[in-house]
Amino acid sequence: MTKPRVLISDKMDPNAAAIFRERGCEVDEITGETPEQLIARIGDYDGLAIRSSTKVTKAVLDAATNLKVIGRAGIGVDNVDIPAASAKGVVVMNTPFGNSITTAEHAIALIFALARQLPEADASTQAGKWEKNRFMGVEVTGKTLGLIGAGNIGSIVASRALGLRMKVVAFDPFLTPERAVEMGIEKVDLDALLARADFITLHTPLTDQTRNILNRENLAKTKKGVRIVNCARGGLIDEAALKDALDSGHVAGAALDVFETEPAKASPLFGTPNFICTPHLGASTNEAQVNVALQVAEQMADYLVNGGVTNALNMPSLSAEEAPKLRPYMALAEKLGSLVGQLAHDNLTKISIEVEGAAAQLNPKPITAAVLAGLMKNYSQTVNMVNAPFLARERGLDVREVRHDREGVYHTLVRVTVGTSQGERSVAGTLFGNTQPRLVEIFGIGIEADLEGDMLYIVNEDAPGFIGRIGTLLGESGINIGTFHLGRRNAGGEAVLLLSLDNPISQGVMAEACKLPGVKTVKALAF
Ligand SMILES: NC(=O)C1=CN([C@@H]2O[C@H](COP(=O)(O)OP(=O)(O)OC[C@H]3O[C@@H](n4cnc5c(N)ncnc54)[C@H](O)[C@@H]3O)[C@@H](O)[C@H]2O)C=CC1
Ligand SMILES: O=C(O)C(=O)COP(=O)(O)O
Repeated sequence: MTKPRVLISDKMDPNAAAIFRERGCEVDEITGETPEQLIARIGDYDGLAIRSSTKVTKAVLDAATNLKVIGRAGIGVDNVDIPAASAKGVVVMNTPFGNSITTAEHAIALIFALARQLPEADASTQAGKWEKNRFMGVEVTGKTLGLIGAGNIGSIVASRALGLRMKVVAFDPFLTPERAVEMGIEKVDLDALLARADFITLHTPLTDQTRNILNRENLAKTKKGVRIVNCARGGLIDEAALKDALDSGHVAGAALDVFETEPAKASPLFGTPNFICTPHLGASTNEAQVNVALQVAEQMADYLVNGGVTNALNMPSLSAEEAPKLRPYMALAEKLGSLVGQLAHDNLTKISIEVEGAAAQLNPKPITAAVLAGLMKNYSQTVNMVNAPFLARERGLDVREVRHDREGVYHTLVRVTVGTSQGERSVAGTLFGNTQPRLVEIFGIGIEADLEGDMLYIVNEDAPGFIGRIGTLLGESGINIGTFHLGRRNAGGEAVLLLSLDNPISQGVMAEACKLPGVKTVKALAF
């Protein structure tokens, strides 16, 4: 088996490359390339490990003919075109906690740097000025810290600020009142935060809702003398409006670790009194970089080598405990999706995935994704579990998941029903011995079969002599039958024949089969 190839395209702790190699991957570390160079190179790789400098655009993804996974050694993935990655079936994963403490500490460091004007006092002193009377600071004790965003990093900042005897108020629409109480902070709306905070620190991702959350209008609502820290993402603050607010003295100080355009080699803010900045250093400590490098390499290698999925942003995660239980179900689900897609392919408008018995105890998302991947393999050669839900949505397919806790005839059952122009069509399967996928029903007719390799599906009128005739036809055509499965709605009614074949069936033999008396449908299937 050829080894998966991984490109590390941003500066990363050496532990990452070591782990990749240990886990059986080949690694190249090539940083600082232009987008064109990356586009020219990316086709050679199965995995791409990045931080914030590499921009994984649609153009990069279009050229990434072998790429299976992008791993972000860090948190923010706004430098990755996730919809384009999903459409291509590329898993995008990050390391959501490895650098949170470090980034929170940077925010606290910047709060102190602002409170005591540390950078300016340092520069003045080293210039031999000894300006003891120029640098009058403020205490943070007793002051109100306004958190915009109280997720992982925001809550660590809150805990540190409480330790510094600050009062913490937070604006975060997803923060529950109970969680706020647990954290010892007060949940407020944005206007209240702006009016009350002596220090404001931002800890949200950059989204359409958070872009320019501190715009000119909101900056005007802040308390005079406020100090503002942004260690989250450039674009959360309107930089021109911030410059004006610093110049007017309304904002007493601002510290930015992140900029709208990075690298920020020029900015109207540079040189403004009471303005401090760092070059996106929030995550830059030895500890955090070791954490994220180890984690991203473990996660990516796990996916490339074993198919394990952790911290994926565009695919349901499969934990180490869940994976062994879910894998056989995913195999079953993919086969059922594929079967229903091959048998009922016109005008699919909706699909429902029902799980019953033991299957109902499991995470339904990977099962659904596997059904959709199996279904859509009939339309696309690049579909997989990552892009299948995305492609289904794009096609306007209405997807429903239904869970029945009851146990039926089988201890576990997955049923896939599609809505077509001819009505609903349903297939169902179970696991034998909890591992072996087995079809148990096609369109309301009980039939037991493995779905494997080349198969022939025939619907005919249940009448004596048919089995002999089809056997003769296949035999005379040099096609050996591997397994033979029969089912019927009722005696003399509609019957289903499902055969596994040792070699694919030709169009000519299919046409002959269609001519046999009583035959309604003949389809060649492949799994
Ligand atoms: N400067 C640096 O080097 C680093 C920056 N970061 C950035 O810090 C940010 C926060 O990271 P985490 O705390 O790990 O993320 P998180 O996802 O744990 O927390 C984000 C919080 O923002 C809240 N939020 C979302 N939309 C909001 C809105 N419209 N208004 C108010 N709150 C909103 C969410 O509810 C969530 O609680 C991310 O953008 C990340 O990329 C992270 C690490 C290092
Ligand atoms: O993890 C994040 O979101 C960060 O912003 C850290 O960025 P970096 O890995 O230092 O380029």
